Amino acid sequence: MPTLKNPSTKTTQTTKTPVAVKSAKKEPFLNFENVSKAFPTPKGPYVVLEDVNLKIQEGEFICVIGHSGCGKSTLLNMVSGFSRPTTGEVRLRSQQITKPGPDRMVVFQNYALLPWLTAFENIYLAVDAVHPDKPQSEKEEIVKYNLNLVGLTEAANKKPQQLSGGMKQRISIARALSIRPQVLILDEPFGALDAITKEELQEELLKIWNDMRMTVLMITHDIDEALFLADRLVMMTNGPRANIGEILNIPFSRPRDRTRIMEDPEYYNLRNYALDYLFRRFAHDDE
Ligand SMILES: Nc1ncnc2c1ncn2[C@@H]1O[C@H](COP(=O)(O)OP(=O)(O)OP(=O)(O)O)[C@@H](O)[C@H]1O
Repeated sequence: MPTLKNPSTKTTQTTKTPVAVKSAKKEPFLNFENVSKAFPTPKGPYVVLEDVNLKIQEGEFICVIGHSGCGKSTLLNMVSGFSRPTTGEVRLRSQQITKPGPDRMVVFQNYALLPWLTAFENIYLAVDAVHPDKPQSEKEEIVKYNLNLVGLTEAANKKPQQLSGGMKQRISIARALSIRPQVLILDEPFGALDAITKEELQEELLKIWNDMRMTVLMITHDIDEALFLADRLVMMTNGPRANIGEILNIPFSRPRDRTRIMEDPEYYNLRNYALDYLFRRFAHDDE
């Protein structure tokens, strides 16, 4: 293991960044406050997350990394509203999140497209659900706009089984974006894709985020992906009773160029730091 130098950009959960100090009185855009989550089991409550605190500013791109089963999806499910904390609160714009809503859209690794509908219809369904009163022509325009955004205008009339994994994930992203969410939640969206498609989608996601600047929360197992995409990398401890171990600030300027950041010595400094965190300090028995 190489000698570790603490990156100057590294912050711990308890260390306030200058931004946090400046806006200390203002409620952050998205705020996890003392969040714990326990699931009932026959042997008693299984505490997955314990006392998680995290403040996210509007427009931030956050990646979450941690070993399998540590509670990353559980954490993000409390933002999407699929699940609620056992104790503590998750607040968006000062409002406690209690249920799903169109201000938060999720993209899953397995695409979650309806197989009997075309790409166009899959997106239309979501637009229609959120904007039932808009005229049909307007809803169709929204679908077309978002299909074009992910470069899949030509695939509008294809069903999911006629599409590659990368295309399916593009449709899934277009569907989420068509609702114009304030928070885009991505649960390991590129995990099932080959390396080249994955890099293409990362670039596209970054371009879309750069234009729209919605807040992004993304689970990944890929440190390079996180270093390319994120403003901050949230590194979880192992479960049960998982928490946020450390948060790395990713300092590379935007728009990001993959080749350029990979030539930056800081890239390897951060990469080694994150690898050391995961595979030495918080090594997992199963991996
Ligand atoms: N509804 C549930 N009931 C009981 N246990 C659950 C439930 N949902 C999740 N768990 C448990 O909580 C723990 C965390 O699960 P979670 O899916 O959040 O982990 P993860 O970090 O996202 O994992 P992975 O990286 O493998 O997707 C796991 O041990 C899982 O078995």
